[in-house]
Amino acid sequence: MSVFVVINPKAGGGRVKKRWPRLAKRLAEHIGPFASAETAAPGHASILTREAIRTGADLVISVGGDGTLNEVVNGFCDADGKMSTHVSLAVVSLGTGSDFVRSLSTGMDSIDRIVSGATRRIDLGRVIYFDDDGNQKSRLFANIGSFGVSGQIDRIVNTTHSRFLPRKARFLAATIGALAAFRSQRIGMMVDDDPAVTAPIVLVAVANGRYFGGGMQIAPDAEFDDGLFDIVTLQHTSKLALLRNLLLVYSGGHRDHPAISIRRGRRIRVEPLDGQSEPVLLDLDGEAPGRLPATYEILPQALALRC
Ligand SMILES: Nc1ncnc2c1ncn2[C@@H]1O[C@H](COP(=O)(O)OP(=O)(O)OP(=O)(O)O)[C@@H](O)[C@H]1O
Repeated sequence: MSVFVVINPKAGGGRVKKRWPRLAKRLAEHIGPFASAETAAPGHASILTREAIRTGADLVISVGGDGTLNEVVNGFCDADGKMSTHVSLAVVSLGTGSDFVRSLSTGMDSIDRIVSGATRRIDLGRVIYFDDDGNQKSRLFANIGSFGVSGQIDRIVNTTHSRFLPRKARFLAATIGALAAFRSQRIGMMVDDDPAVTAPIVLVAVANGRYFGGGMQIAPDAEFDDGLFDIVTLQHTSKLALLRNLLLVYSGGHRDHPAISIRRGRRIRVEPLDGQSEPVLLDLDGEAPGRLPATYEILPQALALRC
C-alpha cells in the first residue's frame, strides 16, 4: 500500500508540531514507511494530495484541522472535477476545532482508526458559489457548508488569533459578537424540486456531519452516509432570543426551537434577494470562501474513509 501524509504545520496553534512526530513514529511502526510533505501555504494541501494520487497513492492521511481536511478532500478531485474513488482518506485531527472527527464519533484514537483498516464510504457535498472577486468557484466539503452569520463568524475567528483563548471559546465569543450586530438577510431557497421559499434568515447549515463552530451540534441527526443533507434553517428572531438560546446548540437542544426548521434534501439552490447591501457570506468547513448565490449538491458515498 502506498501512503502519503499531508501535514499542515500551522494547524492547531502548534499542536501539529508538538504531537505529530510521536504519532508519526507510531504510524510507521504499524504500517511501515510512508511518504509525507508539509504544506507551505493555504491551498497547498489540495495540490499535494492531487499529485500524490496522480503518482499512485492508495491512502492519503490529512494531519491538521478541518481546513486542512477540506483542502485534502478537494485534492481527491482532478482538474475536470472527477473524483478518485479508488483512494482512501484518513484523518489525524490535530486542529483547534476538529468538528469533522467529532461528527464521526468513532471513539477511537486516530492512529488506531488508520491501522484498523476499516473503511466506510461517506457522502461529500459540492458547492458552486462566487468568491469575493465575483468569480464562480466549485468546492467539495466533507462536513458542513453554511451561510449567513456563520460566514461572518469565520472571518472574525480566522483573523483574530488569540494565543490565550482556545478555538471553541474564540468561536463562542465571535458568535456572540456577530449575532449582536447581525441583521437578518432575505434569501430565496429551493430544495430539490420543491417550490422556492423566501425567508429572512440568520443562518442556514447544509450539513453532512453534525458539528461546526468548535463543538456546536447544529445538525444533531445528520448522517455521513445517507445520501442526504440535513438543512437547518435559523429564521429571523429577536437578538435577545438568539443570545438566550445560543448555548442550546452545543447539545443539539435548539432542534425544537420555533425559529429552527430542519429538513432533508439532495440539492439546494439559494440566492440573496435583491436590495441587500451586505453579501450573504459562506462558511465551508470553518473557512470563508465567498458568498451567495450558491448551489449545493450531495455526492452520495463519494469518499472512502478509514475510520
Ligand atoms: N504553511 C502554512 N502557512 C500558513 N497557513 C497554512 C499553511 N498550510 C496550511 N495553511 C492554512 O492553515 C489554515 C488552518 O488550518 P486548519 O483549519 O487545518 O487548522 P485549525 O484552524 O487549527 O483547525 P480547525 O479548522 O479544526 O479549527 C487553513 O486555512 C490552511 O489553508
